[in-house]
Amino acid sequence: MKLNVFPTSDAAIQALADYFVALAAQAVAARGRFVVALSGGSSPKRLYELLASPAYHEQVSWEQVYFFFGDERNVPHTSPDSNYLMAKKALLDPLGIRPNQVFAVDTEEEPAEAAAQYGVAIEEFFGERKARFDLVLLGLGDNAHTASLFPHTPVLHDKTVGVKEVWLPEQQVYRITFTAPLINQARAIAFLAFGAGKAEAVAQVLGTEQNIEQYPAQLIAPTSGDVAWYLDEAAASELEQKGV
Ligand SMILES: O=C1O[C@H](COP(=O)(O)O)[C@@H](O)[C@H](O)[C@H]1O
Repeated sequence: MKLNVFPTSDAAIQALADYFVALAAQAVAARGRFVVALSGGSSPKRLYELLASPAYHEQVSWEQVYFFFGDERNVPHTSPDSNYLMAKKALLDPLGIRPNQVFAVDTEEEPAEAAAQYGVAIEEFFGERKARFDLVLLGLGDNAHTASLFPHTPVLHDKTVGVKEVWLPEQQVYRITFTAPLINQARAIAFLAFGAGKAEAVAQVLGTEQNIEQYPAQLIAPTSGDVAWYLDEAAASELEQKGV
């Protein structure tokens, strides 16, 4: 695990954008494409806007990048809560990414069916090859969830490499999420979290004994890939007292 702490959120985002560029170049050189799973939530929008800015236009072979979503809200693609809509506006449309490079969850379906279909779409995309994303981007909720692996939900114990629906009783909503085994097959996984509001969750995930029921982000431990955290000082501020 590589822990990267930056003085500001801008610096953390910039470093993660540069990591994206480096991984994309390696993947395209090795396999002719770069397959990434995007995250939703409050953190990634600024990363996507930066990647879509002119400074990055020439740095990535965008026509060789394929986009999936590590999790999705069970809402229409037109909803302000949709991870797809956020990525479309901040990243995909500004870069002119073609529709055949983007794999969105079909939220018109019932959640279980949407999850099953998305799992099949991933299997079909990788074909004979193992479903190994070149990069899975992740955020961290202040309750230590990541993707839509929420505390005390059955999906935390799901050993299948796939996609599942998750019922969140407190919010009375469904979400769709990659399972932890699918995330952990990735070649690289990067967490992005910034702001003091994330400090406690970061310290719980990285600095306390394993308790995946309470801190689901602790499930993220790639089998043979790399995991890197991109934090600002505020998000990292409680790590020292945990001895990290
Ligand atoms: O990985 C992810 O993390 C976030 C945490 O979101 P935040 O809004 O609390 O920063 C999660 O909800 C999101 O959907 C996911 O992709």
